[in-house]
Amino acid sequence: MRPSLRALLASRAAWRESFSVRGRDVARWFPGHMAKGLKKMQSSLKVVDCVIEVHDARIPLSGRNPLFQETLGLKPHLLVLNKMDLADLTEQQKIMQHLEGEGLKNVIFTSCVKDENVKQIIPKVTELIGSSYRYHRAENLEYCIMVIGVPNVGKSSLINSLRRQHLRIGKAARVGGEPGITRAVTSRIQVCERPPIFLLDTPGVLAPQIESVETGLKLALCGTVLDHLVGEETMADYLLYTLNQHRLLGYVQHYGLDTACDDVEHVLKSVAMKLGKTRKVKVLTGTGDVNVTQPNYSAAACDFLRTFRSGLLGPVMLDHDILEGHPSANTDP
Ligand SMILES: Nc1nc2c(ncn2[C@@H]2O[C@H](COP(=O)(O)OP(=O)(O)OP(=O)(O)O)[C@@H](O)[C@H]2O)c(=O)[nH]1
Repeated sequence: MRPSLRALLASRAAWRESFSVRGRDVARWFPGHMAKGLKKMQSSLKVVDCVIEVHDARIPLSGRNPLFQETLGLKPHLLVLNKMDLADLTEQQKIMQHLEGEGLKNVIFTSCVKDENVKQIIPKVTELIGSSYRYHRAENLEYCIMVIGVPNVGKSSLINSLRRQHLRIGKAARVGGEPGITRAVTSRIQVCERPPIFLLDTPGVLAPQIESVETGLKLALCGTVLDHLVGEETMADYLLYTLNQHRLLGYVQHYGLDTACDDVEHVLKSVAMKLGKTRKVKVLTGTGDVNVTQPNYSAAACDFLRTFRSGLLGPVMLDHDILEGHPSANTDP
């Protein structure tokens, strides 16, 4: 019999109040090699009428690259919060108010896998361009839009989705589950005929410095950095902490665990055993070598992350702490 949520909650002693990372070598998680991409984007700006910044809807209030505003900030700007199919948007109104407070008035939530809300983008962009001065480009009836954002948020997917919606044709931009698929600013890709709109896809660019350890972990959970740079087990621990904090206990049923638990070693061990992700190791005892079955923690951590990212553990809002006005105390990177 599956344990009820009430039983799960009652069975818990205490959840962790905060999350700490051993070692904290956050600089290593986010190598500062992305300035070149930003320079290239800047040099293409003169032909650009509007910038669409794509970000992950699970972290609407953190992890955006502040350099975008500094270097590309003069153009009309639309923030597209993508992957809304994976995000808990119960507090969407509060999120919008928060963003408006930061000066971000033009925001659209989308899902490119479901083509949800993508149709709102072209009318919004046309309106923004119409109300701005197109320096040197007043006579040109074609619009050029640059799509920017941190890695793996769905920039290329958005371009493909726009083409499906407006031109009824398929892929033009390469999409992938890992960060760093788009390597350079692409040549113009048409997404609409009336008005003629062309997009420039760009490589994902992370901020050179991450504002806090927790922001780094949120970005990592959303797949914006390669997992091995942060460490799958560290990420699995942060995921477990977050799910428990928000009482998102779907992982217990998904993996058939006895109860919710905040101890990552215990959870990963159970996951590994349930999935048969084990390995045999030789242990030297007084009577000679003995083969012992040990859980493969790393494989279990990878499965936990994959399951979370595919949405099987339910929609999440990783920026709850900011929405509630108490971002993590763990703020020094
Ligand atoms: N669930 C979900 N997945 C999405 C959505 N949009 C994109 N993806 C997935 O996210 C991953 C990254 O998508 P891309 O379009 O390659 O992202 P990108 O921002 O262009 O990535 P870089 O080239 O690394 O900067 C792919 O596995 C996509 O299938 C969405 O709306 N929902």
